[in-house]
Amino acid sequence: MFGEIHNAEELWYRFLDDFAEDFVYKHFPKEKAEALAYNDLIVRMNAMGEKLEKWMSLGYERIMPDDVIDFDYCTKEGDRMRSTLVAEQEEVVKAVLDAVKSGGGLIYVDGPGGSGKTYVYLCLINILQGMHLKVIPIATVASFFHLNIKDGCKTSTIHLQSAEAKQLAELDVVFWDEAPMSPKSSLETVDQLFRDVTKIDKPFGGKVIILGGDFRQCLPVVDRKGRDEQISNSIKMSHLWPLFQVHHLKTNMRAQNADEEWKSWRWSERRRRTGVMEVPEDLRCDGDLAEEIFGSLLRNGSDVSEISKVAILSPTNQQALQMNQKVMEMIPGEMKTYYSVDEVGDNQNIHSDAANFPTEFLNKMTPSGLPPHKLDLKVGALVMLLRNLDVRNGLCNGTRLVIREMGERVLRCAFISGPNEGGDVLILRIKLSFDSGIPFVLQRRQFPVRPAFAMTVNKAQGQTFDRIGLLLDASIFAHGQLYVALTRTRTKDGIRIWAPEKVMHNIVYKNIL
Ligand SMILES: Nc1ncnc2c1ncn2[C@@H]1O[C@H](COP(=O)(O)OP(=O)(O)OP(=O)(O)O)[C@@H](O)[C@H]1O
Repeated sequence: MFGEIHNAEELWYRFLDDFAEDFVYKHFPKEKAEALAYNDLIVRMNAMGEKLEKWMSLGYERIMPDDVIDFDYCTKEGDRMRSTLVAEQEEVVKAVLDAVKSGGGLIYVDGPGGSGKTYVYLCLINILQGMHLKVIPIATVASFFHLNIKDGCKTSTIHLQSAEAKQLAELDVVFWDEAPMSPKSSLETVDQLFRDVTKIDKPFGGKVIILGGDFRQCLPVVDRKGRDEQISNSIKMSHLWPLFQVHHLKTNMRAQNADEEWKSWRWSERRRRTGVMEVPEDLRCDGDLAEEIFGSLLRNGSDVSEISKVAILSPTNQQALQMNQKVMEMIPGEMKTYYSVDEVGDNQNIHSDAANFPTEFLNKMTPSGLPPHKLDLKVGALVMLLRNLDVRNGLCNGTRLVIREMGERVLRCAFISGPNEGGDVLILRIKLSFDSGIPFVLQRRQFPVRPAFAMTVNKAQGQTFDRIGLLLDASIFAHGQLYVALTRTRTKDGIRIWAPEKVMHNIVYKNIL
């Protein structure tokens, strides 16, 4: 990745045993292990915006490692979990099993954070896998279905003759969580894709599709677009929406032990209206929010697992960037600065003046989704990945890591949570592109990370923290943001709000709920 390769094939054969080692270790026969390693390399290079075929094209079989499934375990675990479900969760399980029996069905599981959606999916995945069905929980929809982000997810780049198309055709059940955050075009493209790969002209090619999520939370981001565009872009406005059978989970399973007063404050009807409300006195922070949230943790040299349980949230990206810089300066140790190389990308539609934009202008651009030109890092800092680098191995857009070592050309980081917790991973500089709302393509070569002490409310959706600081010096500007922010912790004690006006704005688009 660092420069030109003169003889890729020679390199491949010289290190073939090392490339294939992981797969041999997982008991794949040598020949299969080599094919798997080759395909793995294709996936990794794709994630970094490079094509292996540019350097070599060897005739390996196009296969991916299928996880080995213990069907008996799945059946037992599915039965065990099912016996613990509350009635409304059991309704979902029954509906899905009915859909499987009748050869297809579309189900939407509506539930606020903590209502047990993930628990039901897990129970169902076990039951369905125990029945030898092919089930897939999708982590990132755009990446899984190869949706074209540039055209607003209106097309997929999966070729109908490809191995991916064959895998899709063989699936039985798809779980798609946080669906309200996807634009309706992605739902419609996936519907067409399934019809094409199965050659069955039924919704989603007759698959069982389970969407889940909470329309009280943030909607898909539509750059520089207002309320009407956001609403019309929602999956609820798709022609497919009426085909979904909707199930509601209403019991808050997460806050079982939280104080009743807080539960009712968070979940009350009042929060479902647009308006201004006073920040409760006991939640107010009148001093320095960064100090209050991170001060003692950083000074006491707390473990990264403790630091990762707190965060500062803000409505805008600019505020999050400033707050991150502030917290980074509070960490003891030497700061290292990495500067990106920015240029206007190759694009035939390029605006004629764009090619003349001075580099300093490009360097100053800080769009969300791109790392900054000047990236300040320290050992021990938390960072968030900004691209899907290796989804199978947990390196997804939004994954949080801690910096262990900073080299000139590589960062050694470690996972801070999940199945790979503590495991090392090397992050290289890659070329990232951005062209939304500007008349040219900005190409930035930089490590695809940004500090993760502070993040936008939209980015925090789906995560739970012990403690958050909410920065409200610019008001909330979109549907669901206040709701998402106030539901990231289990208890009221975990929330501090910095709002100079001592009020918070709530925005709710009624026709989405
Ligand atoms: N029937 C159940 N029995 C025991 N524990 C449960 C049950 N349902 C949910 N839980 C627990 O409640 C907590 C919240 O559930 P879960 O994570 O599934 O909610 P969720 O709706 O997916 O939330 P989010 O959208 O915030 O991720 C979890 O700790 C989960 O293990």
